[in-house]
Amino acid sequence: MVHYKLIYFPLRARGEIARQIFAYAGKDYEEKSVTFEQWPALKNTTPFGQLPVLEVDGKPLGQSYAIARYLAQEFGIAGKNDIEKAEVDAIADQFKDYLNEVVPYLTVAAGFKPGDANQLRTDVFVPNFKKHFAFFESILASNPSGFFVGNSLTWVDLLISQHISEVLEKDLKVVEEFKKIQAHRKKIQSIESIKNWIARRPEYPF
Ligand SMILES: N[C@@H](CCC(=O)N[C@@H](CS)C(=O)NCC(=O)O)C(=O)O
Repeated sequence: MVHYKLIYFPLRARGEIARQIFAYAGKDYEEKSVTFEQWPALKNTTPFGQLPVLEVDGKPLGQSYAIARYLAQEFGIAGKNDIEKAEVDAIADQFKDYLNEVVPYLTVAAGFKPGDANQLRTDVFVPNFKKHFAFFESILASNPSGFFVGNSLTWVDLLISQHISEVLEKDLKVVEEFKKIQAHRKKIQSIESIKNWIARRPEYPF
């Protein structure tokens, strides 16, 4: 049996997608939590000087989306054929573009950098959220299954529903107009394995 070790900080953030894929697939893995104090000594031992890293039988893989795509492929939630896989990747890439645009707000809002979170919310977060989630809303509107791609769950359903639940905790209003996005979050996070994971996962700040 393959041994998976997920190495990350005591955060959900970029580690959570791999954890939810394991939870959905019902697969065991080892979690190695690295504290911020331990991190400097480990940084140069990782493939790209960052976490998360997934070790697969001891072989390290960096980049959270590469990890997610690999695990999704292994566990059958990457898309059912090549075009579905490409659609899943396109949504993931679009989501990454969105995150890159809102990261100045997210880092200040999380207290990692000084700045005016309210101003950044107005200038950066809200316009970018609305721009990108309008795309995601219309993708959901065009798929009667309620999933982003095809007629069953893929890893981008986990990725985006988790992000929406993070946003909802702090910023109900921005999600209000996106009814399909809200229904999608509910649908995905009501799946038994995901619901159970959310109930039992460690309490992390974000
Ligand atoms: N594109 C990378 C970004 C990884 C990343 O930014 N990791 C952060 C934590 S979320 C990190 O390792 N920070 C510590 C550092 O850069 O020294 C991914 O998605 O895995």
